[in-house]
Amino acid sequence: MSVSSPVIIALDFPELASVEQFVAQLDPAQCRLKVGKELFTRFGPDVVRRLQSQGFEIFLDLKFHDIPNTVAAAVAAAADLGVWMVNVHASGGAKMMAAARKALLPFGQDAPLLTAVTVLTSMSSEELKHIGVQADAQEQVSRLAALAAESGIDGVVCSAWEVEMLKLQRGEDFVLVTPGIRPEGADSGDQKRIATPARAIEMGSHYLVVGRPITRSDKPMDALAAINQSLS
Ligand SMILES: O=c1ccn([C@@H]2O[C@H](COP(=O)(O)O)[C@@H](O)[C@H]2O)c(=O)[nH]1
Repeated sequence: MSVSSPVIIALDFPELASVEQFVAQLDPAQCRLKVGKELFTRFGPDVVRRLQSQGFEIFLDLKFHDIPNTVAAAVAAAADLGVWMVNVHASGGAKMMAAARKALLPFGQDAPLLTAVTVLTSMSSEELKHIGVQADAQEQVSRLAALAAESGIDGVVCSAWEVEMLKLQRGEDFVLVTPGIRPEGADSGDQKRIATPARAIEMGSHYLVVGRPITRSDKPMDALAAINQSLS
């Protein structure tokens, strides 16, 4: 299926009824959906199957980070589920990422896109220091993206502010997924490295992950339409 918008909506809802009520208003030709830790932990693979049966492409955002054997098995389970994209944490290291890549070989053309989270968009360079990383966010993203590319990963999750750099370093085909998207004037919440949808696309993001600015809006469909409009 060809989806006309780069927007991936983060379905961070605590109840299935809210998800269903929200999704009923969406057209699968106009956006993709992201199932993350909250929804998956509450409702499991069934929620993914349900959304897929309605025609949506699903980004399973569980950010696997474990020993290589465990991550490889988890990524294969995601592929069995038929998701469009799955991800791991790049900081799990090259062996872990290579094992994830290898686990998808039997799926051939049907394998999901495999991406790696670099530095969470909720983290500033200052916070990186607190976990012992002396590099600033840009430098750390660059390092982890290089490791991901060398490990056969299709692309990374980063902030929009690292996209121009990564395009130069990794080329046009390296998939760049950017959360931390905030329309002008929207509450940044816990996000630190934010950009507007238009700016993120201008800098070269392939996919924009947007949650609360749409899902917590009084008029979610208007919020989505305004974002899509700002991109045309
Ligand atoms: O670096 C990252 C990686 C993943 N996320 C996820 O994206 C959405 C963003 O939601 P908002 O409500 O638009 O802030 C959320 O599900 C995160 O788990 C991220 O924000 N940053």
